Amino acid sequence: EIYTKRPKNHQWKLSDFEIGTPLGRGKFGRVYLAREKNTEYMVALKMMFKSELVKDHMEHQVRREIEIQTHLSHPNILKMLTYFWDEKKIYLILEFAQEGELFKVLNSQPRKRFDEPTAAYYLRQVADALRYCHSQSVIHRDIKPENLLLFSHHVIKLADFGWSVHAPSKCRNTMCGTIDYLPPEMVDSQTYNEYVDNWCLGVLCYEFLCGSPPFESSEQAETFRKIRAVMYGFKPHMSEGARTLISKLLVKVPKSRLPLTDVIEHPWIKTNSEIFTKTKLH
Ligand SMILES: CC(C)NC(=O)[C@H]1CCC[C@H]1Nc1nc(Nc2ccc(C(=O)N(C)C3CCN(C)CC3)cc2)ncc1C(F)(F)F
Repeated sequence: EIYTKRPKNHQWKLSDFEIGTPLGRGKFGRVYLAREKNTEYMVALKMMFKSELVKDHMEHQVRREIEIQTHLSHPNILKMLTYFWDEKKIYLILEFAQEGELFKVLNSQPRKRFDEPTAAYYLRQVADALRYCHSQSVIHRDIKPENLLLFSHHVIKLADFGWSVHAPSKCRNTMCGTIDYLPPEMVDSQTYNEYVDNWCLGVLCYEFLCGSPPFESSEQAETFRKIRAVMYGFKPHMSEGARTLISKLLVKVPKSRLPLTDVIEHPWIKTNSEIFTKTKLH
């Protein structure tokens, strides 16, 4: 999109873009709405201070995020259009998600949760993105509403590959953000494989339907205890289909978790995605 009207080997620079309103702050950078001057294409411009990255030893993570996101191409994965740097900063040009951050959309729902057709329609897209990641030997490792962006026509895209690794991998003891999504094998910091993402999908489905994750507790130690014991309860409003799907993903033995292809084909997903398409996507 932004490459039309530019020579093939065009060296992108900040002055190729008009910078607009701030969209918010990411983990280690500020994000602005921006417009590419020749095509008037709207993009998200993420800028990071090199000094901050070096101070927080994050440069390898940003390098991996760039490496992975420039090589993955899927309708439900946020695209990095280009990147460049100057003496002080690194700039990432990313797709602009018109509807914003999914965790904010979830929180703005009247009952802080999605109905089952919406949850199924969103979950299927995340499962499809993960299936593609795994086919490229990439484990995301950090699936949660904060890392999902909502585009027009209810398109969901997976973002923030700063924590993703190539399968299989040794667990890093540094954790950032919520612990609610950690699978048992990562709580016990054993080696793990791509099945960690299947577990996170179960946690995500639960949070979409209930507004909070299944193992949430006031104490971190209590959360870890519940995760290790796979101890959680369903809420009364959850349908049988939703409960079955979640119970097949929140399984302690990684290889016994429902494969992503079976998630996508699951009756609860198919039925509710179709209801969503018919009722909300006309
Ligand atoms: C996945 C990753 C972990 N998350 C992020 O990077 C975050 C960090 C900051 C923003 C977001 N990054 C992105 N955000 C968008 N779109 C967007 C965001 C926020 C709003 C919004 O609600 N307002 C402007 C509201 C409008 C109403 N006012 C009152 C408050 C701000 C609307 C659209 N597109 C692409 C990106 C990306 F990812 F490419 F950079």
